[in-house]
Amino acid sequence: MDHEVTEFDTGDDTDDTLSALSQNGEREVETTLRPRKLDEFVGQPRVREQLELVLESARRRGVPPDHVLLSGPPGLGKTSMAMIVAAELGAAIRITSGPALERAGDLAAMLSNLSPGDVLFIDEIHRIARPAEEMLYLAMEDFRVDVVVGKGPGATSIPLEIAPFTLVGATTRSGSLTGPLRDRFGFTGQMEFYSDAELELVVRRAATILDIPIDRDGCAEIARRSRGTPRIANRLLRRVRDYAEVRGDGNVTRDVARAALKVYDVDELGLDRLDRAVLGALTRSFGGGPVGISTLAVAVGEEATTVEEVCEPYLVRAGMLARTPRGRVATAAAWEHLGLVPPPEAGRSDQGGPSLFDQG
Ligand SMILES: Nc1ncnc2c1ncn2[C@@H]1O[C@H](COP(=O)(O)OP(=O)(O)OP(=O)(O)O)[C@@H](O)[C@H]1O
Ligand SMILES: [Mg+2]
Repeated sequence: MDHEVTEFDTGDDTDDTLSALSQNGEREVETTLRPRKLDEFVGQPRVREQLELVLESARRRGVPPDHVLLSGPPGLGKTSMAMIVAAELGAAIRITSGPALERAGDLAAMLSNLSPGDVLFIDEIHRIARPAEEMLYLAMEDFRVDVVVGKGPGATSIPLEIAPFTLVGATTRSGSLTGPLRDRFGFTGQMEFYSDAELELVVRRAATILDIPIDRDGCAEIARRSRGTPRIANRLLRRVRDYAEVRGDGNVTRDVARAALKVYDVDELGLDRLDRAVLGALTRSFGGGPVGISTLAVAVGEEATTVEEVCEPYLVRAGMLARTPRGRVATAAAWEHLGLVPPPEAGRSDQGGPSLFDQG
């Protein structure tokens, strides 16, 4: 961990992030599997090309590039991409997160300690507290912070120059960023779900790094069931490896992958238990919807934000769930996938909502 970061004690989350990386085994594997350079990064051709231009042009002009916002569902490579930005620039990276920046002073300490050209990475930037956010405006625009000295009527604000830096923000909800903050990023990379072919490359790469014998069909089977998400692909690969080692000869084939994923409750389409619980509640308890997100979350015993940020994006992309102004609706594909017969009005958003009150 960087001593500058420790010195100013930027809150527990920074420490959590960094110590979790070194202490927790699974997280450590994740670090091992992180692509380090832009050309090692599989997929996201659009973001990669755009970012390449932003970085190369800044490099040629000898200035730090514009601030970069990376947005998209969990596990698509935002953190990896942030590290790559720093690596490509040959810059040091300071890591913190929105929730860790509760007091503006935490941020001021971090900012005033940056060296020219550093990359400051703020994960979950949509969760930054208001005073810190306002401090960030000035820092991003003018490389300046106003430090308030003293309290009450005698308090004075001293402007402090900070080193020119590049802010990289990551968020799973770009929609909940305030306008002023969003406007101060010169480039926004919208990370998309990966194709099956791209995920095959992700699995192949991870299998090589982790030394897991796997054939083409095994790769394809894992890729197909990874919900378009590299983190899930890597995780499923490790679980299939466990199964292959304990119940088989260690080799991962299509049949081994299928049998293993059955044990781990990952279905044909890659939906996991929570995804199916959401679809199950939506269809069985709420007649297909529309139903509000918080009601749906209570029905499956999860936080609304988890359902919204982790489950929904993929269910929407898979064409099983639709977001309507009146709430979430199960599509015909959802009923079919669960082996249920959709009522004639399934998927219609003009349906009445008495089922909203069925659950407490
Ligand atoms: N393009 C990629 N190629 C290969 N592996 C990838 C790629 N993107 C992500 N991964 C793998 O997926 C894991 C998760 O990626 P990362 O932590 O960057 O996602 P994230 O978008 O920051 O997720 P979160 O929103 O949960 O913070 C990485 O450790 C890495 O192993
Ligand atoms: Mg991340």
